[in-house]
Amino acid sequence: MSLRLTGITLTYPDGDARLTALDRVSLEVPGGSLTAVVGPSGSGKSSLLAVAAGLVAPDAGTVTVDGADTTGMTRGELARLRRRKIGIVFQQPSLLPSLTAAEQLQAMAWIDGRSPAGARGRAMELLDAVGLAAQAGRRPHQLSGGQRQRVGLARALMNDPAVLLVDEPTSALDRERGAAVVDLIGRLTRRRGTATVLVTHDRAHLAAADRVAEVRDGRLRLLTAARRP
Ligand SMILES: Nc1ncnc2c1ncn2[C@@H]1O[C@H](COP(=O)(O)OP(=O)(O)OP(=O)(O)O)[C@@H](O)[C@H]1O
Repeated sequence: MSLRLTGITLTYPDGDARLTALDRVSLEVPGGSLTAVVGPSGSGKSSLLAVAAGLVAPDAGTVTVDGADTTGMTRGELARLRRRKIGIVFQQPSLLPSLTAAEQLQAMAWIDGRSPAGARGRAMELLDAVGLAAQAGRRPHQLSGGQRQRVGLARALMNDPAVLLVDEPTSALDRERGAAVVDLIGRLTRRRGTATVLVTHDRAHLAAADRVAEVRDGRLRLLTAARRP
């Protein structure tokens, strides 16, 4: 399990010109490791995650997910790759209001064409892994912000992804809850062997990372490896 970005350049239309959001970015994330990505607002962090997720096609460069080169894949193939191989955690977990925590996870199996009932055991196992076994029957309004974010994390892991992409997961949380979520992402990354990229603005989160990369003006460079907790 790994994620490899090689020579990624991404531009957006900008009037008559093009704005370079990513400039020849290369990054390799081995399975079981967490790379934190930091950088100023507008530097290209979200663009990097969007390219890694196959949501945006780069102008140049290749993305390899779990050994599969995504260049030239059709939209359908990319959608299947995202469902099966990539877990994405957004700033807000956007849970469905009428579903319980367990059902939010089971819905992922249903979207992938599998039986939600058969996925019940796996959903419970993952909720247990994020410390929410006792809350499996609760709906989003009956959960705290940190608990909702942990449901979002468990949901992203439901299809056992090779790659986990996490965008500012703690922006809605206080410091202590935010640190707990990032710490949990680090532990699940190692236990499940996912190649994890975590975009964060909070330097306190870097302690959970194996490596830290900084994006500035679309260029990425690796900073000194952070201390392991
Ligand atoms: N769809 C788009 N069309 C045109 N320009 C865009 C688009 N999306 C992003 N940009 C520009 O690309 C650059 C990189 O944006 P990106 O969202 O990747 O930065 P970021 O580091 O994630 O910022 P933030 O920390 O504020 O979320 C910025 O200059 C932004 O204005």
